[in-house]
Amino acid sequence: MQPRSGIALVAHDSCKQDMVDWARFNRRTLSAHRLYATGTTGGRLIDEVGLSVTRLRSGPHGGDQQIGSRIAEGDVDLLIFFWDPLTAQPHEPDVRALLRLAVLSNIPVACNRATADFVISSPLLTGRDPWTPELVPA
Ligand SMILES: O=C(CO)COP(=O)(O)O
Repeated sequence: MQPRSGIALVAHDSCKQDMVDWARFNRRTLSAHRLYATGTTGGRLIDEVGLSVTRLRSGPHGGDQQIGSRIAEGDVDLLIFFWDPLTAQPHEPDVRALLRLAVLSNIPVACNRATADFVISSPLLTGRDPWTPELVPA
């Protein structure tokens, strides 16, 4: 993964506040990368977090497929997808296709905050050398 990796951010409606909170907490790291998002998720990340995001169509209107296409083109190196396990989605085939393509392409996929926390703190994304201890003020 390169310093300016492509990161796709997608959240279903019940998970959007979680995504906004998580992105706000990780704003500095995220802002060092190329960000892509589906329409409504992207709108909230722009308006509420102040991130610069390439905003694609809303998920049910082809946004998931557009993210999949970016993965296939090699533009997206990491997918953060907070999908809702309790609600049926009208565009379920698109959701499955996106997750399938991400796995097929062997990119990291985080489907909940715990996994997203692991991934975002990777030295591959933060650019920090894992072997150099942090400087702790005395
Ligand atoms: O539906 C989605 C993912 O499947 C997300 O789309 P929105 O960000 O437009 O709500």
